[in-house]
Amino acid sequence: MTDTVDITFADLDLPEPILQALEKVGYEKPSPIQAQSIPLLLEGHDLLGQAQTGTGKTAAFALPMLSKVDPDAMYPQLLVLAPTRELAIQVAEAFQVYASFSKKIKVLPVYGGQSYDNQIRQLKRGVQVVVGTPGRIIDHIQRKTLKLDNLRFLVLDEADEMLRMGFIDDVELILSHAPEQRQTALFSATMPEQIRKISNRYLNNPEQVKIAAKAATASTVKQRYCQVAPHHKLEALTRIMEVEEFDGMIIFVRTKTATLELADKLSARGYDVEPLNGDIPQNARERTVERLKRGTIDILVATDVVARGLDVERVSHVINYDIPYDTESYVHRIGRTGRAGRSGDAILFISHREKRLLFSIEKTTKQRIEKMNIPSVSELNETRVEKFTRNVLNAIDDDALESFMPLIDTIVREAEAAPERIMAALAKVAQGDEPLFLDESNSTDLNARPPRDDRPLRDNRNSRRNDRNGRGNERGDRKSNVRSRGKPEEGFQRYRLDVGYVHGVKPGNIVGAIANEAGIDSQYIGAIDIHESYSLVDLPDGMPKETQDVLQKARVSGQRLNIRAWSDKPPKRPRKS
Ligand SMILES: Nc1ncnc2c1ncn2[C@@H]1O[C@H](COP(=O)(O)OP(=O)(O)OP(=O)(O)O)[C@@H](O)[C@H]1O
Ligand SMILES: [Mg+2]
Repeated sequence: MTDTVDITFADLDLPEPILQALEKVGYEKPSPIQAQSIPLLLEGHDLLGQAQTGTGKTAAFALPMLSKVDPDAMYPQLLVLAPTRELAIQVAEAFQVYASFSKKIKVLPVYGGQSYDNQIRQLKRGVQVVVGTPGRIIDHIQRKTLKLDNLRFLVLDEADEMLRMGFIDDVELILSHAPEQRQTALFSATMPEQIRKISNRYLNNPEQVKIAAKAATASTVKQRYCQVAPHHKLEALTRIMEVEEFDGMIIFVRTKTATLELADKLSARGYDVEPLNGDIPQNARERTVERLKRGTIDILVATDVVARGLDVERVSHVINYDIPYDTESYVHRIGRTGRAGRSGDAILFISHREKRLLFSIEKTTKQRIEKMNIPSVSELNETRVEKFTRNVLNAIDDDALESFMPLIDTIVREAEAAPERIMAALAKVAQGDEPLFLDESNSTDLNARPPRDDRPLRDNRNSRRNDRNGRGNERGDRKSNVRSRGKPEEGFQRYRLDVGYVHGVKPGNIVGAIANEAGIDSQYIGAIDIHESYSLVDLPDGMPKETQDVLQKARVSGQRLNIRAWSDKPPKRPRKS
């Protein structure tokens, strides 16, 4: 990995079986977050760890905590909470690898969408390490199939996400079942100030390790943006896919429906692609990630369900097809590439009116995002010709050519044409259905100026009032996403909700609360315009029926949504000294 330090894993006092496992996976040196966190965790400190995406945070907590687990005690001693199922699986796998020489240690992933029977059987048989998503962990606690009475270590991976609206209640419930005397560690690449404050409640006199990086995003990721009108996105994407050399690619979109639609369209164009979203059955989700790893598919079209933590080496490109709602999400999404010191590419699609978010991303990540042009048809032609030429030249040394010789003899004999002409004929046949040359005279320049209604909106009244009242907009982007001034964007419907500013609550959390109340992911929420006593919220068409009912009710009856924002009324402090 880049930026490693001058110490070895052996210097870190890790036990022999762990060192053997590291030898086997081939890590040479600890990464900075590992070098600094491992000694502190071994000493028994609580810890708040922050370091860029892809820099080895998993091992930073897994190695020291595994070292301290008692292999002879067959009850859960270490619990790792992760926000998504994919992540729980991946983190559990990492633990299994690091514990592969610690024979008696059993690691169990526990997540929803999987049968209880097997999980219960394994829990009964006895495991020391449990890695899971909060929902399923709570289910097991309530069924009394998981007891945390003897828990000694707790880790929140992606801590900021785990402590955001919706998750916080779950985490607290779990904590209330764990002993006060325990060692707790929180890790993430991002840690908004507000959440850092909350996190202190769960930590006892914590040490902090923050790996100072010049920017929040890895310098090995080349970041570009592309200005595209919404109706040209698909065409822009396929052109980019043609000219960029990529291995694995993750395309992030806003909604579950969009994952299916875009995956279908790409698949119709001959790409090996699968959608991934929270509605897809768990075993299919696992299979899809596995297929991406193995290279059976190259492209994943996903919602933010895989924005965090996912570690797939061959992902060379991340495309933000729909813009993320906040800069944290951007940082995590593009962190799926350029991991462990490798290089990667991130391309962000923005419409004219989304330009403000671009600036705010650049400001927070302290990195410039270069403008890129959508490839023109003549560039596509160039790429095609180049590829074709390369293929032909590569084939010239192929032994298998011999078998074609009789065929060529026949053609030459019968053609009565110059060799060039015969080869041109072969090229034409070889191009098949996909024409080698596209018609350049009749093609759209996707970089053309946008129509008037796609221009950026002027700052609106709300954001000014916002400033005056000192209700700072910490997450900036969400609130300033005031597209709900004009008509809702195509594919969205506008709801008027009887919920406005709540004293002491940041607009970003109101978005979270609305999403929470409606039982939807906050990524569903498009434009939002928050007023003193009401908010206008744009949600995509095709929302599940129940969600529509909830919102319809809110809209019709003016019923007040119950805002359970923690900064308004802090939850009870968990039992902890
Ligand atoms: N010391 C090391 N040397 C080489 N590779 C390492 C080392 N530590 C971890 N890795 C590898 O680096 C990759 C990224 O690690 P990991 O998934 O833990 O990153 P992360 O910091 O948790 O990222 P994210 O913020 O995206 O969750 C993994 O493939 C892991 O195997
Ligand atoms: Mg991670």
